[in-house]
Amino acid sequence: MDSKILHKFKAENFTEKVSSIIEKRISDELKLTNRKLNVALSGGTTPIPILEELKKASLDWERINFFLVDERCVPISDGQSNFGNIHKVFFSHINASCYAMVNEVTDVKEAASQYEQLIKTKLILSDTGVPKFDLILLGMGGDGHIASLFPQTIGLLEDDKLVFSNYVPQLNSERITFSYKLILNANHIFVIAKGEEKEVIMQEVYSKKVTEYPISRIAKEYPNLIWLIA
Ligand SMILES: O=C1O[C@H](COP(=O)(O)O)[C@@H](O)[C@H](O)[C@H]1O
Repeated sequence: MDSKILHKFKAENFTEKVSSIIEKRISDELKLTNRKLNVALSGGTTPIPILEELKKASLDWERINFFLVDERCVPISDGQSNFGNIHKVFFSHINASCYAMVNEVTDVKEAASQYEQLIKTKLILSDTGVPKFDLILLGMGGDGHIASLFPQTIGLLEDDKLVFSNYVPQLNSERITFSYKLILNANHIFVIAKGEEKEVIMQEVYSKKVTEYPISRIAKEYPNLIWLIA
């Protein structure tokens, strides 16, 4: 338990290296099955250049469903929309299926519940009844948050729902997010983090100096979590 696999890169080749690791993983997974793969992406700034690089890969994109692990409650056209930002640099350039968390639905709880239903219809369920993503690419904030599971938010305690709305007082806003239950059931999880501040968080998590970061629970309950850092 609490073991990790660490790939540390120089900042200048982080984008290419991480993109090629993701490409290889997706390519290997596609060879192992005839069904469509289900991949969930984080938002924020870190994945953007990586996805811009990944779009050049010659993968069988038609066999991939892409989901988002979290979303801000704004229209897709808003500069804050995780889906909108990824769509511009990645989804609009490839032939994959991609699913937004927030579209015409304005009720945040309803949008979360519809996304949970969508995931249940698209993914294979484990024996526990929880859908299994083939790959989740997790970002991490400078406060150790993952998806929209922020420190000291009520969502950290959500043990039932798979996708839900989480009020984040420090941002004074509602976010839609995957739960721990859904994230932890994934077949593969990569944490992608750039910057000294995030590397320090990773070290604190594994040295148990600080156990209260939202990422800590993933590190604790997901053995051999793969970290791609610079
Ligand atoms: O708000 C968010 O932040 C985290 C980290 O973003 P980054 O800009 O530091 O890469 C991200 O993983 C999450 O999906 C996003 O909504």
